[in-house]
Amino acid sequence: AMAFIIRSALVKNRSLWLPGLSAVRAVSSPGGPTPPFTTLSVSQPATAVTHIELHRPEKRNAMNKAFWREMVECFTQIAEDPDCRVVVVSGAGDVFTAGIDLMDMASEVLQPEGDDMARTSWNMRRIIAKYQETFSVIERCPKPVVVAVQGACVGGGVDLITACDIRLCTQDAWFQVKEVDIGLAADVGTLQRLPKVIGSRSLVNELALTARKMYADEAKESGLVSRVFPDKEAMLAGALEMAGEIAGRSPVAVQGTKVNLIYSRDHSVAEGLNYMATWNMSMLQTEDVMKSAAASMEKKSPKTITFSKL
Ligand SMILES: CC/C=C\C=C\CC(=O)SCCNC(=O)CCNC(=O)[C@H](O)C(C)(C)COP(=O)(O)OP(=O)(O)OC[C@H]1O[C@@H](n2cnc3c(N)ncnc32)[C@H](O)[C@@H]1OP(=O)(O)O
Repeated sequence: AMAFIIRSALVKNRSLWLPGLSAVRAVSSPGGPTPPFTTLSVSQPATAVTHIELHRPEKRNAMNKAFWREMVECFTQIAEDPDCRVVVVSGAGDVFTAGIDLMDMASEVLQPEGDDMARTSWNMRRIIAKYQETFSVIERCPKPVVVAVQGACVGGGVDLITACDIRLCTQDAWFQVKEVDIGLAADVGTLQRLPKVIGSRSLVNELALTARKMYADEAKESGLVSRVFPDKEAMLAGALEMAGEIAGRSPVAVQGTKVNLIYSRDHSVAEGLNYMATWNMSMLQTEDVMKSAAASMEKKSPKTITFSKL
């Protein structure tokens, strides 16, 4: 069904999927990952919308070494791609992700190299920082990222989704901060970001300390996700519709909103206001304000406006 939705959108936007310059603008290969990626299928299902699908369904989209590297490469390209204004992330198959690839993990994470403890620790620190970067690039990307979760979202999956801007899930979704079960404290974002996503500190602590599963209804009630869909097909349609709403608006306004929301999350109100004033002293001079205001006066949707690329 997803392939059908994407194919229909591509037919409508034929000019967008003619061979592009970068991998992120390539059409999703129906059979699997989009070269040069080996774990991600990347496509442009609608104007200015990039869809990234975690694509190792036979291994439940477990995050192997290539994945940790490819996400950074992919988001680095997307951040600079003026033809992308919003990103949808989803997982191929019935499961969003099984988290870190436990078979792949042993070689790097559990056996850092070094001649003595200091050097081994220093190398370990670099490895952890590299893994953290895989999800920090999502947060740093100025384009909003909508993530759509079906089935299991385990361990590294929670790290990933908490770095995204909007979280959607299916009724069969479940979330698990699994790390304590495999003997480690979650170290690539969950412990830092989940408390800022979910209001209840007690719930965060409970989830992280017990590794219990949280199902869709509780995820909605707690604020981890904003919408729950009956199934994956409905969720992906909803994610693409939402992405279309975002992509149709001024990229100056949208990207400024994402950047300032994240800045404000991590700073005092006074600091956030100061940052905002500095941001908008230049960004308010955009032609997008006049165009959008005029459309609003004429009771037209901002989606009827053609905004310059950013
Ligand atoms: C620096 C550190 C950075 C990050 C750290 C992150 C920590 C974590 O992510 S902790 C979480 C680790 N993940 C797990 O413990 C989950 C393990 N998997 C499962 O519980 C289940 O697979 C499932 C996700 C609930 C899905 O169940 P099901 O649909 O029944 O599939 P399976 O038959 O179990 O698996 C199918 C196939 O996938 C392989 N696989 C599944 N998970 C992983 C994994 N995490 N790593 C590697 N491979 C995985 C499984 O072995 C099967 O492979 P076959 O070849 O078909 O046997």
